[in-house]
Amino acid sequence: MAGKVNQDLLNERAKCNFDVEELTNLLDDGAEQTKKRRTLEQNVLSIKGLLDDVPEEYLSHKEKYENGLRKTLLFCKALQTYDKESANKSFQENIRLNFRNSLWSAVTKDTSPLLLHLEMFMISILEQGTEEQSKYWGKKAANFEIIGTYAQTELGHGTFIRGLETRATYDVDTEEFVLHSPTITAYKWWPGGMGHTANHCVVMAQLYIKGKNYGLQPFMVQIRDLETHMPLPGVKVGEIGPKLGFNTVNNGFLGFDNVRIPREWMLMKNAQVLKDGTYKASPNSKLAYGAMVYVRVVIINSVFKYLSRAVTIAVRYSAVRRQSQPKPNAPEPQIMDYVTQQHKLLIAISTSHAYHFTVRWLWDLYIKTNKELKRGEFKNLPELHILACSMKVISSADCTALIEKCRLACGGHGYMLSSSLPLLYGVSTATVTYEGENTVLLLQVARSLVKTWEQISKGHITVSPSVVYLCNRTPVPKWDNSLEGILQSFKRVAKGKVSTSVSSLDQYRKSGLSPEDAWNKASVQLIAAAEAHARVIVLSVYKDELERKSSTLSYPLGTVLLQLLELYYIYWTLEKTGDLLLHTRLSEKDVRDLQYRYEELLEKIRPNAVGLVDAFDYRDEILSSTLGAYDGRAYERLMEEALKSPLNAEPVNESFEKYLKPFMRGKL
Ligand SMILES: CCC/C=C/C(=O)SCCNC(=O)CCNC(=O)[C@H](O)C(C)(C)COP(=O)([O-])OP(=O)([O-])OC[C@H]1O[C@@H](n2cnc3c(N)ncnc32)[C@H](O)[C@@H]1OP(=O)([O-])[O-]
Ligand SMILES: Cc1cc2nc3c(=O)[nH]c(=O)nc-3n(C[C@H](O)[C@H](O)[C@H](O)COP(=O)(O)OP(=O)(O)OC[C@H]3O[C@@H](n4cnc5c(N)ncnc54)[C@H](O)[C@@H]3O)c2cc1C
Repeated sequence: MAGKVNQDLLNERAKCNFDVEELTNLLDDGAEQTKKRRTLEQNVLSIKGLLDDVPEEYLSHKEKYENGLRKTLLFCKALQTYDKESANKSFQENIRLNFRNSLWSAVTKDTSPLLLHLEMFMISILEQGTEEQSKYWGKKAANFEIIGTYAQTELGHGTFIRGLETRATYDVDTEEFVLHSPTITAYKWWPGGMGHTANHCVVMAQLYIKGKNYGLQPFMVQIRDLETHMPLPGVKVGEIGPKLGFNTVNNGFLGFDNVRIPREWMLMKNAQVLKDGTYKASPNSKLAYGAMVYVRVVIINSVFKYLSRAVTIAVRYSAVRRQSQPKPNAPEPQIMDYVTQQHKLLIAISTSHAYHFTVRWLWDLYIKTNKELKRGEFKNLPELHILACSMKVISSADCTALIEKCRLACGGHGYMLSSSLPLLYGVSTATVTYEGENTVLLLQVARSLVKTWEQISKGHITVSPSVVYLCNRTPVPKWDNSLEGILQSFKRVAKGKVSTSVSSLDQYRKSGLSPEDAWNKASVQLIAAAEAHARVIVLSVYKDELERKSSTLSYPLGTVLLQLLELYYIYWTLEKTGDLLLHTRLSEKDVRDLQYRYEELLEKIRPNAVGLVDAFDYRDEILSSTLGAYDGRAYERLMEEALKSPLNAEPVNESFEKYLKPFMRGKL
């Protein structure tokens, strides 16, 4: 839709006082990467048939899947042609070259049926298979000779994975495993692409040898014939039906009736079963959970990108939208000029930046720890697990809440599917649940914090770097409004919450409750302590990483990025005033000063709002939004999309003669 750019947006862009391209380059990890990304986007998006003519929303459930798969495959082919560099790199190297991440959204707006093949199936083969298995299956999967998924969750259990029921029983005589689902609750439920796409999957099942259970292990299982795609004998497979989002992902169910696989199909990098049925334990039982740790890190990367798309849409729309007349005879202001609107949206920009820096930091730690694991060193695995859990929780919760805020900030038009905001909410809110439900993961974090606290109380002071602050015994200092002062105060809050939840636990235990009941009773406090710890990590990583980069930035860009950082700090201080009043020496006057400073920051950042979201550099095809396009022609696009409704193809719908007219005449 070529047309003039909206004048308000032109004015906003003229007001911006930093170099948008410089910020884009920073967010892309360098100018060279920006160039490559843009070239790839240009090449891929000009392929015919890749973008929908009829909006996906008007398709039936079945058509959505078929269309999603068709476009996914076209896209995969396009990547093989235009993105050879990333294709040749391992998955682990690709998070920094994550060009494809947002490009996917232009193609399959609501996520792809190959998502699980490309993520968890591949990573399980690479990380859980022996060298030989990784080479053999990895090559087939990378070339799409087989299509896979990751089947862990069952109808009866998602969180409690030790309670999964699918069995893999070793038959010494035939040297095979027998996969079986003993009950309906043992059916696998949820795996992406399982319904009608995958012909293989990595199945997490309870290993039994000679009647003894050896816990969960990963098995490669073929579920469909490679020629006919019919389910293999004993395999019951299908799709689970429509959901809030993910409607093109083809999530499925899977049951086994004594399906046999060769012994070599157990992924045996860690635990092994020898021909005679001897079990060789993994050096660390939690290595089998490796794929989950990987995806928890990857989620942070996806979810902040969803948020940056949502806030791009909402800020551009807020620059274009005019509403009300606070000053008599004056023109209606742009809604972006309302400070309440700035309060809703500017924090979404700084939150995107916070997780941009956090995921890069965590990714480096993931790579480092993985190298150690390969050398047989496990000491940093618990720290990585806890950091991945806490960052997955806080990023998914914050970004999802802010996406909804962005949607609401667009008023009625934000409710339109054509704005893309409901869809972004749908894909984002799923991250709160999958790969470890957030409350459950917070309880994992709390478990670790409580253990650390108990160790510190017993005099052990060598603790992981992220929890060193729990050892601080210095008296609470006077409140300090600097960023460092605020960070130290958040550490006091987290420490205070860990301390009070541990005292409650002790008290409940002393009152006669079992350790489990005491834990359950104190769990609201425990998850609050875990969340406070997670907040400390984000605050400190965002600040450290930005300060580390600041010497390389131009003065105008450095200034606006530091303003966003400060906004983030003060926003959370004001959100958590109650906690800070309890655990630090924050006074009423400090709160008032911070409130003024917050309002001052909103005012300072406001002229750069459009520049800041332009710097995310989303092409219109990726945003796919009537409200957020670069040219700001929101009203024209809303009307054009409305006219695409099949109901508008004829002036009178047949339901008039069939139902409405007889009803009006009392004849229905
Ligand atoms: C695109 C969409 C794709 C979606 C895909 C999916 O959703 S796929 C499906 C995704 N599904 C899910 O994500 C399911 C979510 N559920 C889970 O991950 C687990 O069942 C659990 C972690 C909640 C509990 O597990 P449990 O009952 O076995 O454990 P426990 O509480 O008894 O703790 C025992 C010890 O192990 C430690 N430890 C635990 N995990 C890890 C790890 N990964 N690494 C290292 N360590 C780990 C823990 O800290 C503790 O250490 P401690 O204190 O003894 O030193
Ligand atoms: C869109 C989507 C895609 C998915 N894709 C896959 C996939 O590809 N492969 C796969 O294997 N799985 C997949 N899953 C499944 C997902 O991993 C699980 O849904 C998730 O781990 C949560 O488990 P659950 O559904 O059993 O929830 P439950 O554990 O039943 O949670 C329900 C409630 O109980 C609470 N609860 C549970 N246990 C505890 C506890 N110990 N203490 C306190 N509260 C507790 C939770 O906090 C929550 O409020 C997907 C899920 C979704 C939504």
